[in-house]
Amino acid sequence: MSPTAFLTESLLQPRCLAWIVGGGYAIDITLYKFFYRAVLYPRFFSPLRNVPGPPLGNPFFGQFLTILRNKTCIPQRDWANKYGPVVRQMGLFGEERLILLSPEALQQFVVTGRLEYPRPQFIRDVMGMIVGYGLFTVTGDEHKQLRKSITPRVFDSKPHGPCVETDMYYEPIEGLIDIMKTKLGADSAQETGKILPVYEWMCKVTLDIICETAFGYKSDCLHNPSAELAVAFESIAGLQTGLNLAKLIFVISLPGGSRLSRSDFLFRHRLLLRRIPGLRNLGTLLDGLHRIRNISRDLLRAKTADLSISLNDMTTKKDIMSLLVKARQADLDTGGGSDVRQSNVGSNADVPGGGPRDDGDRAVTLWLLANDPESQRRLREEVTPIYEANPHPDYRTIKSLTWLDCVINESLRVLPPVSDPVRVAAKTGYIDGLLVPKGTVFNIPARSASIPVINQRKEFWGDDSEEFHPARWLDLPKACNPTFSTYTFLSGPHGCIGKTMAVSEMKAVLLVLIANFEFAPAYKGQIAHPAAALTMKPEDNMPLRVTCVAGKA
Ligand code: HEM
Repeated sequence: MSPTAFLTESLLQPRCLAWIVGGGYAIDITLYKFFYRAVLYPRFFSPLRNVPGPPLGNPFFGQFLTILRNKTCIPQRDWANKYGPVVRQMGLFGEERLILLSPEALQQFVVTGRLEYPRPQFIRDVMGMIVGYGLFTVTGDEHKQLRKSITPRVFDSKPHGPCVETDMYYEPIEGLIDIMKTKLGADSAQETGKILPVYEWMCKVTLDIICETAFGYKSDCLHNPSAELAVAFESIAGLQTGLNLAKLIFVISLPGGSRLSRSDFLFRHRLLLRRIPGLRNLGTLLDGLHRIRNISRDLLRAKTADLSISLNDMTTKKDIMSLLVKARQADLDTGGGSDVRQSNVGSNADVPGGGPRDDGDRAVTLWLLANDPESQRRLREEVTPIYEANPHPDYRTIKSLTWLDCVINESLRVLPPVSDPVRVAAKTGYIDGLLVPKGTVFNIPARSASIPVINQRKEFWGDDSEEFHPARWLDLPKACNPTFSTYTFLSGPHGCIGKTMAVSEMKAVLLVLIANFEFAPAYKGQIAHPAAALTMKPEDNMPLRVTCVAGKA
């Protein structure tokens, strides 16, 4: 039989015909669904179709390419300014997105929204991949249980624990002071100082502090740049750009991308990915994460096996991982199941510090102080006697310093380090009178460097709301609500669990640095270059002119 006749006969078999017809229908239905979802629905049927916003754009990409080609948050800022207070914008494959600027609307879905407005799947996938699966990735009751279980055992300001055990911070901080003094050199220190890449050093000291507080692990990235953890974090930190984050979201949003992002398969083939143009960064990211996971898994094994982690001993092991291991043991011993699940303890989840969180926040505070010599001088005046009396001040002492508190609060308000959180409507409902269909994605405009909402809303903060004025915290305007007037840590059921710890660590670092050094802009006319992906990262490593404080060289 000729090949043509064979093929014809095979194709006419009933089973084969059924496949062809079925396949054809499936393709038609998929195409129709896509056409309806991405072309017809947003134009003619969506209840949001009359909400102002930029053009809908290409049905496949919406405004995704515009966001990709511009600096992070800039298109959203411009749309907010042009079309606000409610802006509609199209995401990938017909996904509708809203930017809501009214605090009343934001409050509704941030505070009440554990079930109604969870983090969307693509964000949970990205966070799961980067910081691990845990509080960031679970929703609803599972999230509620987990958070209830973890908070009192780890993140409350109780007598022992990473939030209040400031002594865990000082070894790395002292290491940094020594390195900076060596770099400045004894002679040059007094007069002109030297220009140092402040962001780079802040990242290293933060990483060392975080490894100590999160895992009880001495990473010593400050002195040993080739330490495995330092190399892994550095490779990941280097990828922290809005473009890379957008690419990752794109890959995860493709059909099957979400499942792939959670699979071991992707990790096993990470080195292969590094050879494929366009996916090279993804391979590098996976490789860095793989190394970090291996290290944290080994640490977990060691801690679980460590008999000295007794349930009643709350003093010897104060790092987050040890506390979580204890909490899990306690859950299991009381037969109540384990809310603090293996997955949380085992990965870097719930210890975002353990994830590739870079620390623009400390560098940004130094930048703001470098440009406000009076606030810097006042801070030095406050911290110097404390530091001279005891170079390792405890939590209570640090907490009692008024001007230090004002400086940190103001820095976190003006330039919040985490980029805009995202939520999705789990069901159709009204927000501030607007009917919002299920599946709509929201950007919470916390990154308010330019968006005049929340952290910089004039109604709350006054006409100088975009400026750095620590003194405003001495007498907050009446309109300010401590919970809802800044969104730096967000509030509500998904608000930051590590806020107390982050703030106390920032204060300890700043106290010691300001007692030892003076900071000034590196050159005349210098401007900040904040770039943002998951967190804020200055593009130029934030060079500042650093001088030793007289008598401290
Ligand atoms: C200045 C430093 C920090 C800032 C500005 C910050 C900010 C935030 C923000 C805005 C969120 C909400 C994100 C969203 O909903 O998409 C969040 C969540 C979270 N943060 Fe932080 N964070 C910081 C440091 C930390 C630290 C040091 C830890 C722990 C050691 C931590 C643990 C968490 C966790 C576990 C969540 C998820 C909470 C949940 O979903 O229940 N954060 N953080």
